Amino acid sequence: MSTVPDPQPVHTPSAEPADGTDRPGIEFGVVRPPDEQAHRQAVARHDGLTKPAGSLGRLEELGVWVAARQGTCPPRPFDRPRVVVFAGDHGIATNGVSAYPSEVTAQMVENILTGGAAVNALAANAGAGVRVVDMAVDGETNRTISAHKVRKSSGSLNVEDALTAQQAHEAVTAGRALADEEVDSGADLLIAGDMGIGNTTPAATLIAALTENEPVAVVGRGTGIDDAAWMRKTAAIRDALRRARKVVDDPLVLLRTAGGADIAAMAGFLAQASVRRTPVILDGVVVGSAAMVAEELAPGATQWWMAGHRSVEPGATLVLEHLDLRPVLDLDMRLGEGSGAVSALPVVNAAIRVLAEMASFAEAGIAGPTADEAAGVSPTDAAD
Ligand SMILES: Cc1cc2ncn([C@H]3O[C@H](COP(=O)(O)O)[C@@H](O)[C@H]3O)c2cc1C
Ligand SMILES: O=C(O)c1cccnc1
Repeated sequence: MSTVPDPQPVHTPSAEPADGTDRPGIEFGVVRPPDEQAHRQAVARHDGLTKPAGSLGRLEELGVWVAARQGTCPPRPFDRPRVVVFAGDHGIATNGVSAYPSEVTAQMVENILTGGAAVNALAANAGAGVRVVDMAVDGETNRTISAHKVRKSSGSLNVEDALTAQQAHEAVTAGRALADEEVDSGADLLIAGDMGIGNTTPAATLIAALTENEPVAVVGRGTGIDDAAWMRKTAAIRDALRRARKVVDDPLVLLRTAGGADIAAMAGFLAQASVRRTPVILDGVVVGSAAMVAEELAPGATQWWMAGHRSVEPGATLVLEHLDLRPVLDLDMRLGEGSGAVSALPVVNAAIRVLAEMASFAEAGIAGPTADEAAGVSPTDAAD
């Protein structure tokens, strides 16, 4: 799938920059739909396998979903699934909206690099590789992960824009380049993860803006904040939302106003994965907020995404409804890092194996459904 040439870019969300500069908008290629023929073949193949029709429930749907995205039936096991964790600090964290201090971001980046984070354990379980990129960590990080760094900490979005226009452009472009790099290196499944103290506040603001909800409908407990922090967080979302609502029609300006370099890069990454016809498993509320903006940047991008899980964050459910996605898992998780998405990967792998490895009724010499069943006649109808 990585060899398919990209079509010419046609979508220009910010043809007229709202900041009065002559900076160009960001252009993404056309998102083409998954393969209809592979989809039909996978549905038909399921019907011939040695099980009552439909008896593997959503596992059947997941196998069909993969076949249509790979453009082949039966689907292949993923060769190189990759998690890219986008790290960045947020100025709003100094307003007491998180249960943890900003220093934890850089410390957790180090933990991911040395393999000690939840995402490392879960990715190892799923056979996925993990990469972390520093988009806006408040401090210095290893040069190998800071090549795309846009700034140290994004602005405090309750009182100022999270990014300048130039930085928003750079961050989205970096995310797009990272998706290209991964796909060109053979990645056949992509997962975005987040690491950044305070990042559930911009995520909630973006979701409220794009779903036209009030702060109380999107605010969550994040890392586990108490009631006083919840009130500060809700007020911060309210203040940021006043400005965000005015720019909701321009995804790039929205990211600059109320996102951050990490979330902007994730949006570019998710949009480009779809342009490159590479399936994605979405994570929780932070990745979900970026996904909503990515759908605005590259309309139709959602066709290439499945929802790995339902995060307990209220905003995550609003994202699922808005994008019309049904999560694979519902495990009361609320971590981020891509943890919910990569937890779903073994289930998706199981769905691939079912469709690829099960015998058909003919191969196993097992009697298929009765003629009435095969014709779709229910037992009640048949008795009449
Ligand atoms: C040790 C630790 C590991 C994490 N891994 C992901 N997050 C997650 O929690 C943070 C967002 O929640 P809030 O908006 O309340 O700060 C982000 O760092 C996110 O990646 C973590 C948070 C902590 C403390
Ligand atoms: O759902 C998420 O992505 C999430 C939830 C809590 C903290 N950080 C991320």
